[in-house]
Amino acid sequence: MLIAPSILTANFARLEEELIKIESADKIHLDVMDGHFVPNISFGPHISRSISKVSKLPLDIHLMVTDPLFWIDQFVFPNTEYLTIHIEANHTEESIKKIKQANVKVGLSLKPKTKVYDIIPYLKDCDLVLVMTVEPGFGGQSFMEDMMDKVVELVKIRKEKKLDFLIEVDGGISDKTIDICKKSGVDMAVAGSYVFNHKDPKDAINSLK
Ligand SMILES: O=C(CO)[C@@H](O)[C@H](O)COP(=O)(O)O
Ligand SMILES: [Co+2]
Repeated sequence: MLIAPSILTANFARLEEELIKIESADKIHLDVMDGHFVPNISFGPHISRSISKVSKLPLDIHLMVTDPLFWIDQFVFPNTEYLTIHIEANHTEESIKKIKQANVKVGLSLKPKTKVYDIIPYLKDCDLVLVMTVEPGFGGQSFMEDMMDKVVELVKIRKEKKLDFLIEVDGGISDKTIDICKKSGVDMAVAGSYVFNHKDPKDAINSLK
């Protein structure tokens, strides 16, 4: 299981120290919120760029923004691996094109109420599908186990259509919820509060892996 800690629960006044604590992870998950697509504002390109300069890990950037087309270029750093947009946001097709033009891997996310059916036309262009296991907007919420049906469905579609996107889950991931994710076929899990509220974030990452 690949683990991507979300820094949303980190201490932003001591960000570099927090980043050192998660050096053993596979990616860093950056939750970008515009206060419109979700009812919260997190951070934008400036802080993301600073993070990209001090961390050696690849960046998994989750854009919870209404207009990804406007923002995509501003999150292309040398270590941006994935730029994930939401199917519920504007201009999905053009945004996917723009991410590809920037030579970044394409991620597509769906909120809990959105069906896998809605993203099928875009799956051939995806390197990653992010299944939200909480309503996007805040860290520290409870895991929605019924989202595992979507993971199982995606594993089936990926096989049938001979595609190779990764399946990622995000929200409420902990030592209590990681097993069902693995059994359902998840490749990569985002964990925010479980990692940063743990007395030793490195142990938390290890236990998830
Ligand atoms: O995208 C989001 C929330 O919108 C997530 O990445 C959360 O920030 C994960 O936090 P935890 O649920 O693990 O605390
Ligand atoms: Co996220």
